[in-house]
Amino acid sequence: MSTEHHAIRLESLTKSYGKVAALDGVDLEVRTGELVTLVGPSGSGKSTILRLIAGLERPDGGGILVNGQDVGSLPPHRRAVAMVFQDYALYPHLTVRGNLLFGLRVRRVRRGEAEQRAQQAAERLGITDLLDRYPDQMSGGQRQRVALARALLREPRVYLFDEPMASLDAPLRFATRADLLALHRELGTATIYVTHDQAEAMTLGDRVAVLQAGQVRQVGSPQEVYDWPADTFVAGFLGSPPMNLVPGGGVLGGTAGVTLGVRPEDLALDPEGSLEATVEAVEALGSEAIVLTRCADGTRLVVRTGPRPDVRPRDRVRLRPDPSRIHRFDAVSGRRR
Ligand SMILES: Nc1ncnc2c1ncn2[C@@H]1O[C@H](COP(=O)(O)OP(=O)(O)OP(=O)(O)O)[C@@H](O)[C@H]1O
Repeated sequence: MSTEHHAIRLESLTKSYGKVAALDGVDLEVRTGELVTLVGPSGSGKSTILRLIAGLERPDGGGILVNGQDVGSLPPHRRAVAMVFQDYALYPHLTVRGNLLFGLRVRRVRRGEAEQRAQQAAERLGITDLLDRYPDQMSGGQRQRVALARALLREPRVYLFDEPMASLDAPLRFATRADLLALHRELGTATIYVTHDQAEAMTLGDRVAVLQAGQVRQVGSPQEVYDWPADTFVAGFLGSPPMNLVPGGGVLGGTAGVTLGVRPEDLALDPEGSLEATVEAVEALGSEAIVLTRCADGTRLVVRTGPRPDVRPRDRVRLRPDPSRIHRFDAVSGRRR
C-alpha cells in the first residue's frame, strides 16, 4: 500500500437521505497542490461530498481523511477545511471587517493579531477599500472576494468551493477564475471545486471528476476525460454539444453489442464523405456553427463546423467521420471497449 498522504482521501463514502442514495460508494483522492473539479447533473451528489468533507453532515459509511488523518469524528471547526458557497454566506449584519474578524474571534486569536491578519487577507484580495461596507452594499464579485478572504483566514489545508461563481456574469467569472487559480497555485493547498460550467471545470481542474447518481464515473485530466470517456454517460455529459452516440453502431458502422460515438467536431461536412444526411437546422454561434443533421435511417448527427457553413435546412449533405475518433462502448454496460 502507498504511504503517500493525499491531502484529501475519500474511501467508499456513502450517504442516504431517506430512500435516496445521495452517495453510493465514492472514492476520490486529491493531492496537495491539486485542484479537482467536480461535475455532474443536478442531484448527482456534488454538494453532499463537500458537506461531508467540511463536517456539516456525517456519512453513513466510509472514510474521510485529510492529510492522512481520519476527520470523521472531528467537528467542522477542527478540520482545517474552508468552504466557499455560491451565496457566499456572509453575515449580513457585519461589515466586511466584521465578517473577516468573526472566525478569528471564534478561534480566540488576539485582537491585534486578528486585525493584522484580516488586513493582510484584504490586501491580498484587493478589498481594503471595502472593509467598512456591509454585504448588501457590494456587487456579487466583491462579495465573492470577501468570502475568499474569509476562507483564506482559516489557513485551511483544504479548500472546498460550491459553485462560487454561479451568480457572476461571464466577464467577471473569467477574471475571477484567473485570480482564483493564481491564489490556489500560490497557496499550494488541495482544492475541490464544484461547478455546472463545463468550461470552468475543464480550465480550472488539474483533474476532473465526473459524478452520476452518487458514483464517480471517471476521474482524469480534462483532456483525458474528454478524449477517452470511460463510458457513455461521461461521453454524453462532457462536451457542448455532447458526443453523438449511435446504439448498435448504425450509420457509423454496425457491430452487434456496441454503441459507437463521434464528437460533433470529428464529423466534417464533405462532399466526398461516406454518410448521407439531410440538414435539419443550423445554429450560428459566431465563432463556429452547429449543424443538426438526420440520416436516412433516422439517426441524428450533430456536426460542429467553422462559422458560416454553406448549408441550410433540407439540404442534402455528406458527412465524413474521422475514423481515428470513433469511440466504442459496450451496448449493455456502456463501458468503453
Ligand atoms: N437535506 C437533504 N434532504 C433530503 N435529500 C437531500 C438532502 N440533501 C441532498 N439531498 C438529495 O441527495 C441527492 C444529492 O444532492 P446534492 O445536493 O449533493 O446534489 P448536487 O449534485 O450538488 O446537485 P445540484 O447540482 O443541483 O446542486 C439529491 O437527490 C438530493 O435531492
